[in-house]
Amino acid sequence: MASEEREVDLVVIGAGAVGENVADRAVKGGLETVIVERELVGGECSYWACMPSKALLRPVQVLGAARALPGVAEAVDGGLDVPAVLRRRDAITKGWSDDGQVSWLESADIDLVRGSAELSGEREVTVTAKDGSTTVLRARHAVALVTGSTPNLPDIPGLREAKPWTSRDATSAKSIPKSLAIIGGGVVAVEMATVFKALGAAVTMIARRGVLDVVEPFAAERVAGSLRSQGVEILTDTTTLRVERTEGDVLVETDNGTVATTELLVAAGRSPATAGLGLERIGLDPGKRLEVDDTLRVNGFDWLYAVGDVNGRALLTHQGKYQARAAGDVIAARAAGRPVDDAPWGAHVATADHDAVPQVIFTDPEIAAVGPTAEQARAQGRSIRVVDYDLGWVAGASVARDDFQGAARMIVDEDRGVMIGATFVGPDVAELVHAATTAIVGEVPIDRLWHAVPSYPTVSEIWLRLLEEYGRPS
Ligand SMILES: Cc1cc2nc3c(=O)[nH]c(=O)nc-3n(C[C@H](O)[C@H](O)[C@H](O)COP(=O)(O)OP(=O)(O)OC[C@H]3O[C@@H](n4cnc5c(N)ncnc54)[C@H](O)[C@@H]3O)c2cc1C
Ligand SMILES: NC(=O)c1ccc[n+]([C@@H]2O[C@H](COP(=O)([O-])OP(=O)(O)OC[C@H]3O[C@@H](n4cnc5c(N)ncnc54)[C@H](O)[C@@H]3O)[C@@H](O)[C@H]2O)c1
Repeated sequence: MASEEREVDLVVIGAGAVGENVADRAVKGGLETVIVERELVGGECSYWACMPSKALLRPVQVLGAARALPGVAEAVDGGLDVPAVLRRRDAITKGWSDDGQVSWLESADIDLVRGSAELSGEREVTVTAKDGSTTVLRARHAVALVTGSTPNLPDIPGLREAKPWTSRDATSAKSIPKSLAIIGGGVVAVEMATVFKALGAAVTMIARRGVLDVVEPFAAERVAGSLRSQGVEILTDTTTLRVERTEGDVLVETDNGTVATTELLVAAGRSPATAGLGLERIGLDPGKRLEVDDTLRVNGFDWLYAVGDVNGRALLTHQGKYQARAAGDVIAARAAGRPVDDAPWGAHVATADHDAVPQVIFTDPEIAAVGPTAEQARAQGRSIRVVDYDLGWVAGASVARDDFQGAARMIVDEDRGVMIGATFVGPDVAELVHAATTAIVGEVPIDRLWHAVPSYPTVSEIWLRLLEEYGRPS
């Protein structure tokens, strides 16, 4: 079988959104870079995660908004056109073709090697292509592991044999099953429950604890309440005991009764994709998350980096791409002997991973949050003040839609006089969170925030109301 050997400055394993950005920044910094991909260039986010899931959710939100507005509601007759919704999702995933991304790699001077990569030694990567041929890549400077994460399959008797859906099957579904049960109460579970209920399936969520346990409870409760009001059955504090696929159905036996369902989606979190990478050859434990410093360099190595989902810091595309910008730049700087700016908030570190990670959960209502929740901030020993306000009382909200239901929370660090966290729940709140992220990262004092005037009548006037509620520091 053919075998090729090459020497380059940097080898990036994994061409998801994060790997692409590591490679791009490194090339711009002057490094000859090869990226290795075994599936589609663009990775999970483009074809099976963020993009298709949001393409499926958007029509649900738009229809909800139209129905909430007199004068428009009358113009909407009938429900969603399911085939049209699925076709638009197919267009957004480019029909699962990565031609466009491959062209972009070419335009960015990033060399692509297709195949499955593993570390075969220090600074050495062996790629095995589908036809069995191999390419050995030797890195003069660094190897970046950007392999993403894989869905967890809990150890439940019969589950594996029942061939459950993972998020990939849900986001790429070609038709809507009669019913869908979901194991999990996290982000994938609530987003997919929203989609499949709206597209016509009977949906049951089976959560071993609560729904969205890691966000502010007031926000999680509104999403759970909305799902219930749309007819989603939610079983909380429920353990799945056994699963069996019969001729017609999948039977899910829980300690709270048995659910018979057409398909079963497992949405029980994800683990870093570190297996099969040859990590044992360099003394690392495959299957564990890769511990990195704030420059994304793996602890104990001067040539190995781990960026994005694989390091487990924040399983979000935008945060992975932020890490990628720091990692690509610092790899290039170290290779060229240029100064490294690794002080907190420096150009070569991902400081925001610790304190300012924004996330939007695209349910109806949406949740948008950044920074710790009140409970998390208290657990960190911070002296905080929590400020709550009803989003529906803001003038812009009453214009946006009738009976606008929403809530906002700002968390202020009383010792430092700055905001450290914010959570919004309501229709279209996604766009509110970046203002909070900016204020947190900028450590803008509360008294200065009083001079940031939101336009009237926008929903952003929530900022004025939160500040009034807090009181003007004198
Ligand atoms: C259903 C769902 C919805 C989501 N929605 C959002 C959202 O709305 N917003 C958001 O910010 N995040 C969202 N996420 C999270 C987001 O998808 C991930 O954080 C993001 O994809 C991580 O990017 P990555 O580049 O680190 O990994 P990936 O996108 O997984 O890319 C890793 C790449 O490495 C390749 N690879 C792995 N091992 C090897 C190997 N040995 N050799 C060669 N190639 C290899 C893989 O084929 C893959 O292409 C969602 C996740 C899911 C599951
Ligand atoms: N809009 C977004 O930003 C978005 C959307 C989807 C996914 N994501 C990302 O993708 C990742 C994966 O999403 P997810 O929903 O799978 O994970 P998650 O961590 O949000 O939720 C996991 C759920 O599975 C449950 N669970 C865990 N182990 C279990 C077990 N053994 N048995 C039964 N239940 C179990 C947990 O209690 C929790 O309810 C998340 O980290 C999230 O950040 C982001």
